[in-house]
Amino acid sequence: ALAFLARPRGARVPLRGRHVLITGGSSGIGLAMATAAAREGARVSILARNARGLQEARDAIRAATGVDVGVLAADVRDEGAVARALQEAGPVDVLVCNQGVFVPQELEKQDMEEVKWMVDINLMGTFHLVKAALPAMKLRTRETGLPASIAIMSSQAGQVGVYGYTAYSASKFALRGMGEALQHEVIADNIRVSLIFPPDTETPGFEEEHKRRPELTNIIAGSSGGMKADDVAKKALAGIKSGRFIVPCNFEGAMLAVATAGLSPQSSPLMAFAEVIGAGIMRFAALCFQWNWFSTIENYYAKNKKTT
Ligand SMILES: NC(=O)C1=CN([C@@H]2O[C@H](COP(=O)(O)OP(=O)(O)OC[C@H]3O[C@@H](n4cnc5c(N)ncnc54)[C@H](OP(=O)(O)O)[C@@H]3O)[C@@H](O)[C@H]2O)C=CC1
Ligand SMILES: CCCCCCCCCCCCCCCC(=O)[C@@H](N)CO
Repeated sequence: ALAFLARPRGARVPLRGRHVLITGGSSGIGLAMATAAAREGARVSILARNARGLQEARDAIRAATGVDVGVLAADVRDEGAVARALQEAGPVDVLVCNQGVFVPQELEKQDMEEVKWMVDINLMGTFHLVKAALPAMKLRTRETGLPASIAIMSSQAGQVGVYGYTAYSASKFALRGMGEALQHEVIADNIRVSLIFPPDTETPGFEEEHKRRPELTNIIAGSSGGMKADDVAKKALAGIKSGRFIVPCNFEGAMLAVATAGLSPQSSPLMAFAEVIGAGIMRFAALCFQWNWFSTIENYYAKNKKTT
């Protein structure tokens, strides 16, 4: 029955010979994805703000794969700049909206400037990218008859709210709502949406984040095992190629996917089965995790009151 029900129908999104545009492709997860996609024979473009970082990434990808990628310097917050960059890049088959910024801080201590900055880059930037890429993408699926993909980089903090991530989690949860609605709108054009949910990942951005990360954020985020950027990139590309809507990256991510399946699209009958069977038990596991997190927070505040 689930094999009949699972929608949208499964699809293979090939990468070889196709144009893959990756934002935030000059660093971390984006750079790892660009390298892996180039290695698989895709024509790759990377987009970021800093021209120097883009050149360095281009050199690094050439050294690793022998392939030259296209570079596009633009700030995703600037709708016009994004439109011009996509015009210059030409029609895209696989759009990876991976750019993202994260500065963890309790909301009370975080400036609204910083909150807006995260929402503008992580969420509004993705709107600008999708708007700019979609028209040519649709024409292209019609021409080639091959499915295209819009992949959006969320985070496990986009599946569960985490202490210190009020702004970041909001921006990443929002991408899921956007992605669910967008999948309805683009399925008739043979475009698959994929949402990627990595745990803590070793990247330059993560290194930077650590300088300011509250201890409680470290502890709670530590409930999910850390990963290397190359491994996240591998999972992300595999998810994109098989047209999966929800793309978890590690074991805890697979549990989170079942726990938060909600009303998300599901193409895989096997995953649909896991979700139906796992719903109760994963809800129980989720309550155990929350019990643990709230105990940790309670103890942390109790201890800090005593010492101050
Ligand atoms: N690392 C982690 O622990 C996790 C990361 N993620 C998500 O994965 C994505 C990548 O993270 P990570 O690899 O760590 O990030 P990095 O900080 O290492 O790299 C970020 C990339 O995004 C680009 N970028 C930042 N701001 C803009 C902007 N305004 N316009 C265009 N490009 C921009 C940067 O280039 P430049 O500065 O030159 O613009 C850079 O290429 C993010 O969306 C992040 O939220 C999700 C879960 C865990
Ligand atoms: C029911 C089953 C539950 C399974 C375990 C749940 C574990 C949740 C941990 C949340 C981790 C959030 C990491 C965010 C990383 C990130 O995005 C930052 N590094 C910034 O980029």
